[in-house]
Amino acid sequence: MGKVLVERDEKGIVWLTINRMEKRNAIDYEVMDIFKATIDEVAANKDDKVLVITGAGNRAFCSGGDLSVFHNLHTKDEAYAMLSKMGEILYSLMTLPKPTVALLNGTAIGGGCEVATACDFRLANENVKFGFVQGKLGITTGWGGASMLFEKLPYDKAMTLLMTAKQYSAREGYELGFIHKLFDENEIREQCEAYLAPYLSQSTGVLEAYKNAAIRKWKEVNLRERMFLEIEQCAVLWESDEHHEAVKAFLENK
Ligand SMILES: CC[C@@H](C(=O)O)C(=O)SCCNC(=O)CCNC(=O)[C@H](O)C(C)(C)COP(=O)(O)OP(=O)(O)OC[C@H]1O[C@@H](n2cnc3c(N)ncnc32)[C@H](O)[C@@H]1OP(=O)(O)O
Repeated sequence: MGKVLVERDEKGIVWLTINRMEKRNAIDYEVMDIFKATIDEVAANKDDKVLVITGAGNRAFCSGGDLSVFHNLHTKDEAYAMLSKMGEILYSLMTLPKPTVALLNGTAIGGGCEVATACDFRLANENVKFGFVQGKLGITTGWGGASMLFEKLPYDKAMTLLMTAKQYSAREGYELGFIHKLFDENEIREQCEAYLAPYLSQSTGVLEAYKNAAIRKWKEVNLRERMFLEIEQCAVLWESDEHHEAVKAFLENK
């Protein structure tokens, strides 16, 4: 089995499942490459109507960047190369002209929350937690997540999620407007399909036209440029001792 599973169903849903349960579905370079290829395919394929991103198992949606790989990146420039690679992919995900869903089967942490933010809808198992915990690692959102979040949530709510670096319950996420629907933990894939049924009843042309209306606004407010400035700031913090010591502590505590 690969690190990412991509399946298409007859209704037009493309399911992208990060399949690295042993690392809580962390994202490494290979996962990034499959994200990119899948987003490009969904954009081009007329039969694909909705992209759903989820994680294997029920422990984690995605634990962010693979710290066991990325702790080898020391300098600002080394960090920027990795961060901007995923930033470009998340910009393509945010501006994919079709509806996108983050199906939070389990915990979403760090970059996992940035992936979720890039999607149009965040649907969650009611028992999961999520958190933009980057501050606890001495860094900020390194994949452009804050700039995307400011487009999706009111300013004060986005600031709370980012600046507290805390983990929140799915219910709190629902009340903040980050999560759009809570599912009971059994058969969340089926519950997701039922949620998507009214969207899938529309033609691809209609879905694309509405999404393009949102994309035009994001281009107008220079979302891409803002994401890359944010990524540069994270790369500066990445170089700090605070960040390297926090990652070392996480990896050694295991
Ligand atoms: C790099 C980009 C940056 C960004 O732009 O945002 C980031 O994403 S920084 C990364 C932020 N992520 C984290 O800090 C997550 C760290 N992980 C956790 O806090 C927890 O693992 C969890 C996600 C809350 C799950 O907890 P739990 O279910 O109790 O599992 P364990 O902690 O025991 O982990 C099991 C296993 O998985 C490994 N693991 C978990 N997360 C990562 C990760 N992000 N990268 C690499 N490996 C990860 C963990 O080390 C354990 O391994 P073993 O000890 O070998 O079993």
